[in-house]
Amino acid sequence: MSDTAGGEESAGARTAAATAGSAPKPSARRVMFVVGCRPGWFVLGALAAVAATVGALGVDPALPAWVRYAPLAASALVVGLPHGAVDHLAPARTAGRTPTPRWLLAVGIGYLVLGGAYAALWALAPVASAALFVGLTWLHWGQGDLYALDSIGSRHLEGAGVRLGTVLVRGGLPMLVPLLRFPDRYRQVVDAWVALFGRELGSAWIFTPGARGALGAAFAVVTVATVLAGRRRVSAGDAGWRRDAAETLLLWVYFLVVPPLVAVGVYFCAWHSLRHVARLVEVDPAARRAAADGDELAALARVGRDALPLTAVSIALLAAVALVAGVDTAPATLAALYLVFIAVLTLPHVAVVAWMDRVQGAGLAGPPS
Ligand SMILES: CC1=C(/C=C/C(C)=C/C=C/C(C)=C/C=C/C=C(C)/C=C/C=C(C)/C=C/C2=C(C)CCCC2(C)C)C(C)(C)CCC1
Ligand SMILES: [Fe+2]
Repeated sequence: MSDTAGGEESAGARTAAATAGSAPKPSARRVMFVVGCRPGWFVLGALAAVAATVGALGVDPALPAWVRYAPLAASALVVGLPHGAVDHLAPARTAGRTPTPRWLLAVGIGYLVLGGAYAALWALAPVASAALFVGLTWLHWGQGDLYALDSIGSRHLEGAGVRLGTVLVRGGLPMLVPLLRFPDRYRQVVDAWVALFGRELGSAWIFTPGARGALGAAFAVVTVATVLAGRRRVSAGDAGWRRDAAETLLLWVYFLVVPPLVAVGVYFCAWHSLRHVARLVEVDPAARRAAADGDELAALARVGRDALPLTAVSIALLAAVALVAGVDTAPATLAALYLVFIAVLTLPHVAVVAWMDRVQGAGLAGPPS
């Protein structure tokens, strides 16, 4: 069988579409808007508005546990876990190839080696592994947003400095801002990860008011500097820059007002994962054609079909780990186990996405000329 998918464009053609300097194809832009961005703006915007109103009224609703854990639980089935479950097909497609058994084996070995090494690190050094998880997520979610901004045609992100700043800011919003406002809840979540391995976080300096104040001030400065650096590269009123600035403001407010478990769980599904799904549509010829014909639902169904087998395998793996480890069934423990499991998948997932960036000349791998 030929290694090249019929009717596919060259990887180079998509490379051009993926970078900020060149105009992305209208269909790619539309998919990123319709599938990747609009649902996230709506859902996070609505949640932020509700949480801000409740806060302004001086009410502090004690959310029942099932509400707090619901978004995270839903992410195992809806978009969250599935967004990585196409990793076995995405590299070949990004290179303009049909995923053959050799491609699948290469990805499988990558998952085994990187995931296995990180799982071993969790057992040996859980506190360092937890810090690495937050750091990796910071990078990965930042790169995901940079890709999305590029693919909706932003022109203010040309230049290594503003690109690096964008990755730092967009990744730091979900990883750092919840710590500034909700240190105790942040700490409970991370504590639960390391408790799975019989360890404690101890008196981590990062949760002290002084450290949070300094980190918050530094992050606010980086945010403003990055937004202004982008502004200098385009004319006044540039739509792409205004959208970026508005998203940044929305995310700052969202992570300051919505309690962290709900905020991160909803963001994971409705923001990061949907943006990656839009990217997956673009690299799959059949899904791309459906989307170009205006049938986004068919395109999504195709990605869903591709994601189904390995989502099921991953859930079965997670259930097996829970049974073998004999963890208790308290929601906090189950959530911790799920997040540590995701952490182990995150390292190879980040490697796959970094590889896609390299092939497409996107992300930090290739500032547009
Ligand atoms: C391909 C393949 C597969 C599959 C895969 C998958 C399925 C993947 C996925 C992936 C994924 C799915 C990824 C994800 C990611 C995620 C993340 C990265 C997250 C993070 C998060 C965090 C980090 C958070 C945290 C927190 C909270 C939650 C609250 C509080 C605050 C804080 C911030 C702490 C398997 C293995 C079967 C086989 C081989 C091949
Ligand atoms: Fe991802």
